[in-house]
Amino acid sequence: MKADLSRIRAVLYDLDGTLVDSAPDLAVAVNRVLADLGQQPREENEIRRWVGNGARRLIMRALTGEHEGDPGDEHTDPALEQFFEYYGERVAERSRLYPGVAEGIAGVAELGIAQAVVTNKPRRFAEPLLETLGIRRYMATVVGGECAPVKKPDPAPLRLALERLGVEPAQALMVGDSAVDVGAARNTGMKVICVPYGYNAGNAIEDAFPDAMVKSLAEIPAMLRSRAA
Ligand SMILES: O=C(O)COP(=O)(O)O
Ligand SMILES: [Mg+2]
Repeated sequence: MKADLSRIRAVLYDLDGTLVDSAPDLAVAVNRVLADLGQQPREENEIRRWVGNGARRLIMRALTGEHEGDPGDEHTDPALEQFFEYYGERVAERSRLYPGVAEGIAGVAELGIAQAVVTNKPRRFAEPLLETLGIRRYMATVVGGECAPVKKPDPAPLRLALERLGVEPAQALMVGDSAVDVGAARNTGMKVICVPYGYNAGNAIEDAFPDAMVKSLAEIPAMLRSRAA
């Protein structure tokens, strides 16, 4: 699939499911919360489908077993606090960069194109995760789920990142794994490329109609390089 990337000056990346397979550490923390509450653990693959709308939604889904479930604030609030504590203890123990990520990001940096992360994950977890996995230094800024008034798919977090980079939406590319990222990019007026291996609630990402798909981020530098051609 082709996309016109002729004017790209900045690339914004989603984190969970795009740069990092973070589900193993998320699953450990979620299951510790459930164990404290006397609930059965959830399969890692089930938890994987619940990631992408921020930590609060993840916990609401884990407590109810339903994607749109809401156990009520009186149950969600304390469970979320406990989740933050557990996840903060082991944010990068089992989480790994997906194949091609390190190569792709280094290649984009070589082209002199600005890079940033825009995630619905709280920034205090995103920062050490990126640092431990060795890619924080490539990112001009990291926008977390609480850094803008509203999370993706709202355009606010993407706009905040672009403001910090001094780049217009028409000159920026979003790279993500989910319909949330495609929606956020569309709402901001940005092009969006997706990877097929991420979390997207268990759905095929093609159904969200990104401008292009890549098997891995290693393909991106060549796509941007040909932009001048
Ligand atoms: O839901 C999360 O906490 C992380 O989501 P992300 O895919 O925006 O990084
Ligand atoms: Mg994601």
